[in-house]
Amino acid sequence: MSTENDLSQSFGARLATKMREAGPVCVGIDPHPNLLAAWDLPDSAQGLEKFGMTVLEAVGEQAAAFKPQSAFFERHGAKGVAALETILQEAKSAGFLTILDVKRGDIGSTMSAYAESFLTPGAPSEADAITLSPYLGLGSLAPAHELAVKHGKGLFVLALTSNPEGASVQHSQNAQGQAVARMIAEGVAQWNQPAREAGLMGSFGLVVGATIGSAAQDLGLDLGAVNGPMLAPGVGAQGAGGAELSQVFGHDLSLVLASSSRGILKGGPTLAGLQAAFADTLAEVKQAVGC
Ligand SMILES: O=C(O)c1cc(=O)[nH]c(=O)n1[C@@H]1O[C@H](COP(=O)(O)O)[C@@H](O)[C@H]1O
Repeated sequence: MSTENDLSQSFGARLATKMREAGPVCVGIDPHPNLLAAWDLPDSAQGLEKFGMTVLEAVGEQAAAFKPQSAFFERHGAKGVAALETILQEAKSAGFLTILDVKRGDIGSTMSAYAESFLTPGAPSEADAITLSPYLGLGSLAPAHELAVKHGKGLFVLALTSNPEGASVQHSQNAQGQAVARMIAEGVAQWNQPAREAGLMGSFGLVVGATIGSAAQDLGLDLGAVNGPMLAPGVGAQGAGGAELSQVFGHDLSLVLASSSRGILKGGPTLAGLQAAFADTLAEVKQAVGC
């Protein structure tokens, strides 16, 4: 179904509603081999599927979104990808939002095929949104943007990533002194113009790590002007918490979708353990965001 002209049904609007209702926490589904072992699951496609299904069952409606990390499924080839597809389909039928973490980015003609793989309704790996890398030029992502608009899907573009190495590229400046990350933020802000005019949160967000300190302010990024969700990984296992979120996002905390994987997953394998770890993360994030 095309939602091109119905922005109120688009990913951004649906995510904004979930963030208000449930609180702004995204749960990463990252089945690391050591977590599978700790959960007494085999490092196999069946183990991955059980892992993902357990996370969905434990946290369910309480999360704003789930973010499966494709890499851990691709490790197991076609069977691992089939497990990922099962988890995505289960989340969809339960009405949970999914952000598939695939970090794709390629020349336009190829980008179009990647976008179709994940954003076409009915595709085996359909998700509500995907993560994208803009380092072949933000313009190379245009086919994904067009398809996302057509189907009411979302995109999260890497702007200031949580890893320390990201700065060497993302903080680089052009001849006018504008940082790469700032140019990306301004481009994504343009994608959200129709939603801004409609008074809605846009479907096109940035990835801004919760570990980056004052980088967004130092580089002159106007995150509020992007008017899209700010996916903030780095909460939990990478050391960030409420104080770091406040420092990174300042006045723009209302757009933050904090993401934690291992910090929550270490609570498993029991449903109660996962729920307790999720509740701790949610409480800390809510306090920082003030909701
Ligand atoms: O796009 C991402 O989600 C992402 C971007 C980034 O800058 N840093 C980052 O850690 N991530 C992803 O977020 C997840 C973090 O996992 P934990 O460190 O276990 O919470 C991993 O799947 C990463 O690939």
